[in-house]
Amino acid sequence: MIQIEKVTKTYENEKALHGISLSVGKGSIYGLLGTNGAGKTTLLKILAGIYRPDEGNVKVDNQPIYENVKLKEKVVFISDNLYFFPQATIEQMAAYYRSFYPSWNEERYQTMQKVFQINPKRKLQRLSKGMQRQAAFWLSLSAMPEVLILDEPIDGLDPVMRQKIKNLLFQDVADRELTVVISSHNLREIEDICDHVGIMHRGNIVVEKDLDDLKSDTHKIQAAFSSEEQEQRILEQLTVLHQEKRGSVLLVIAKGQKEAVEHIVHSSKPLVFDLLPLTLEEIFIYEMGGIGYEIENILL
Ligand SMILES: Nc1ncnc2c1ncn2[C@@H]1O[C@H](COP(=O)(O)OP(=O)(O)OP(=O)(O)O)[C@@H](O)[C@H]1O
Repeated sequence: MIQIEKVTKTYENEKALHGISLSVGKGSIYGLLGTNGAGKTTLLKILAGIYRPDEGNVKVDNQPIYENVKLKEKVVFISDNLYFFPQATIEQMAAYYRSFYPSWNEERYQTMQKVFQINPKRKLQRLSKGMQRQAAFWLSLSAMPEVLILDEPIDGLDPVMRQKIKNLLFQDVADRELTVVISSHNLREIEDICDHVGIMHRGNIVVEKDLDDLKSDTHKIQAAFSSEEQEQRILEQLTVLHQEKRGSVLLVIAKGQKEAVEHIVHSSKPLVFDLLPLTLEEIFIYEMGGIGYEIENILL
């Protein structure tokens, strides 16, 4: 659905993107994480067709997005700095969206008032920041886009509203294969929502992964053995990302399929053995440790 190929962007003298490539399949939710100033907003604005890349290609449905009005009718971008017409009410903004997006769904717009519970006659600029975000989702989801681009969208919302919006997104992904690209500073939030994750740092994507693969392929092992030799034998057979000793217990983060890892550890008859789940944050910390990035500074 989305192909980004070797995209670069320089502002005045500052290179914001250094040849980014990534692709997002139809019906996927792609999470973009990264440090402040990594280039996330720049990349999302290029993907939305707002900025032209200096080099490289950005295609949605195999067509270039920049200056492609027809294609932009299928793409909605919710910016971190929301923009509404001055003095406009929700109703007036809805009239604009209705005229711009041919796929606008009036019934959905009316039904979603029950979810958001904001009077559509209210002026947007007089709403709280969180309510303005809700209104942006209300309008955007009523436009029934094929691609939804979200720049830190959830951060100002209360926990109940976050959950409601996540559910609406999941419903659209499941029912009509909506494709979502979402940037955030919150790895736990991304972990709940996305099936793919990319981490940006200084204009590059430094790690990109499918979350299911990642989770089924990395394990935390706690084990104790009767001798140092046995312990050493295990460590030699496993693909170890990290290891440490806590008293007599060995803690290992290892890559590989669960059954294979279990088989290796059991073959040395451990005195104690537990295979524990890892959080996404832990996986990235260990993966990135190998590449030499200080992931703790990248993930907030
Ligand atoms: N309009 C602009 N003019 C000049 N430089 C810009 C402009 N917009 C962004 N930059 C620079 O480009 C780089 C990437 O910025 P961008 O806003 O894309 O990062 P980000 O990953 O979204 O950051 P954050 O997480 O802080 O929102 C930064 O160094 C920033 O200073």
